[in-house]
Amino acid sequence: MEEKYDFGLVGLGVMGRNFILNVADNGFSAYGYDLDPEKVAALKEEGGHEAKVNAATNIKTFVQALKQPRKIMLLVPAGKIVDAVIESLLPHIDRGDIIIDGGNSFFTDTDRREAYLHDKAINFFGAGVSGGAKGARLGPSIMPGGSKSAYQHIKPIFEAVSAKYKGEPCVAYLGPKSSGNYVKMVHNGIEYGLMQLTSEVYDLLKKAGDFSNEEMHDTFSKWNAGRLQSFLVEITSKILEQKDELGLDKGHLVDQILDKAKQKGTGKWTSQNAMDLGIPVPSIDIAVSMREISGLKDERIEADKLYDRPEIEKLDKKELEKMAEEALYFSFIITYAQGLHQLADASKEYNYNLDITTIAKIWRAGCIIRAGLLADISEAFEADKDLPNLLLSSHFIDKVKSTVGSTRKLVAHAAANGIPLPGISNSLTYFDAYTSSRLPLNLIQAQRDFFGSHTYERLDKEGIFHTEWE
Ligand SMILES: NC(=O)C1=CN([C@@H]2O[C@H](COP(=O)(O)OP(=O)(O)OC[C@H]3O[C@@H](n4cnc5c(N)ncnc54)[C@H](OP(=O)(O)O)[C@@H]3O)[C@@H](O)[C@H]2O)C=CC1
Ligand SMILES: O=C(CO)[C@H](O)[C@H](O)COP(=O)(O)O
Repeated sequence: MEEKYDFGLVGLGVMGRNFILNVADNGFSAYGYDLDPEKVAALKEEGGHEAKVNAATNIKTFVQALKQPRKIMLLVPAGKIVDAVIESLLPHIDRGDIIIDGGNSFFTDTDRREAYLHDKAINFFGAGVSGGAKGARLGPSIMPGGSKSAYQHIKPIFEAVSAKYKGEPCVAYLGPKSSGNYVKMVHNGIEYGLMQLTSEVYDLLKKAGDFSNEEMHDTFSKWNAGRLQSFLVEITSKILEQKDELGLDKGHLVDQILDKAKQKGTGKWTSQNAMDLGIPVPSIDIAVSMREISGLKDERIEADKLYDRPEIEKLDKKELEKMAEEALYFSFIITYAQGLHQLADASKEYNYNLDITTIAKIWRAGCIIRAGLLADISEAFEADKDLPNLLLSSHFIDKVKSTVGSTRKLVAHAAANGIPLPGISNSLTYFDAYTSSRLPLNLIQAQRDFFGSHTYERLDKEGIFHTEWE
C-alpha cells in the first residue's frame, strides 16, 4: 500500500504554496489541492520528490491520500469560498478528521463553522497565519484556536514550521472556537495602526525636515537597529531605497505609488468589534479611516485647491529625527496597548481564556507586527497576567514618560503647519485621556440628563440622580 501523507493543504496561492513547501522542508509529507491545474503542476515541480510533496485537482484523490486523522488546512480567500471548500470536503472525510482554516476569516464565521462541523464529529480550527509569503515559506507566526485535544495532532507540524524566537516556536494553542481568528484579526488591527504611524513619520520627516528618500532609508535602518526594531520599520527602510525601474526618471519607486491604500477588512473588523465591546482603540480606528480618506483621491485633489496651507516651518534634521523616533516608539506602545486591551476584554466576553503573555510571545517573530517591543510586552504580562493595560505596567512607565514630550512637540508642530499626524495624535490623545483621573464627561452626563432625563451619578453620594434643569 502506498504511504499516505501527513498534511493536506487546500489553496495553492501565495500563502498555501509557500506553507506546504515549508511543511515538507520540516520533514512532513504534504499533499496539496487546488482547482487550478497549473498551480498543482507548479507545486509538484517545486516540491521535487513526489513522496514528499504531491498535489491534485481532484478532491477525492486529495483526501484519500492523507493519513487519518486527516489534517487539512485551507488557505483560500475568506468568505463563501471557505464554506464551499468545507462542503466539498465533507463527503470524503471521516469523523475525527481536522480542518484548519488558516485564512483571515471573520471570527463569527469560524464559530458557525465550528458548531456545524462539531455536529459531524469533525474538528475545526481557525488558525490565523501571519508573515506574508516569505513567512509562510520560512516560518510564520500561527494563531490556532479550536479543540485542545485535537490540537495535539497538529502541534508537531505547526511547531516545526513556525518561526522561532530564540528557539521558542511562534505558535501556541490559544483557546477554543474562534479565538485564533480573533487574535489574528486584532493582530491585523495593530498592523494597520503601526503602518499608519510609520507612514506619518515618513511624511513628517519629508515635509518638516526635507529628508530625502536616501536619508530616510538611513534613518529607518538606524531605528531598526535600536528599540524600534520591527519588521515594519525594517521594510520601510528597504522600500525607501528601492529604485523605480518602470518610470522615466529612474527615481524612487515609493514616489510613483498611488496614495490610495486598499484593505481587505481585518482592520475594520477590529475597530467594529472594539466598538461592540466598548473598548477604545482610536489608533486602530484612525488607521482604518485614513485608508478610507486615502481612497477619496479625486475629492482630495479638489479640496486641496480650495484651502490654503501654512508654509511649513522646517525643523533641524537631527532634532526632528530624534523626536520622530521617540514619537513613533511612544505611538507603537500605545497601539499595542489598545490591541492587547481589546484581546483581554474579548477573552472575557467570548470565553476564550486567552493568555496575553503567550500571544505577545508568539508575535515576537514571524508575523508582520513582530518587534523588539514585544519581548518587553510579554515580560510585562508575565509579571502581571491580569494587567488591564500596558500603560499601567511598571515595565512601561519610564518608556512612555521619556517619549511623550517629543510626541507632544511634534503633534503641535504638525498641527500648526498643516501636516496630518492622525495616528500619532490619536495615540497621544488616548494616552492623555486614559491617564486623566477627571475627564469632562461629567458635562455630557449633565447634558444627557438635561435633554432626556437620562440620569447621572454623583461624586459625593451613592445613587442615581435626575435634575429638573430648567
Ligand atoms: N497574502 C498574504 O500575505 C496573507 C494572506 N492571508 C490570508 O490567507 C488566505 C489565502 O490568501 P492568499 O494565499 O494570499 O490568497 P490567493 O488568492 O493567493 O490564494 C488562494 C488560493 O485558493 C485557491 N482557491 C480558490 N477557491 C478554491 C476552491 N474552491 N478550492 C480550492 N482552491 C481554491 C485559489 O485558486 P484560484 O486563484 O485559481 O482561484 C488560490 O490558488 C486569505 O484568507 C488571506 O486573507 C493571511 C496572511 C497573509
Ligand atoms: O494578514 C495579513 C498579514 O498579517 C495580510 O497581509 C493582510 O490581510 C493584509 O491586509 P489588508 O489587505 O487589509 O491591508
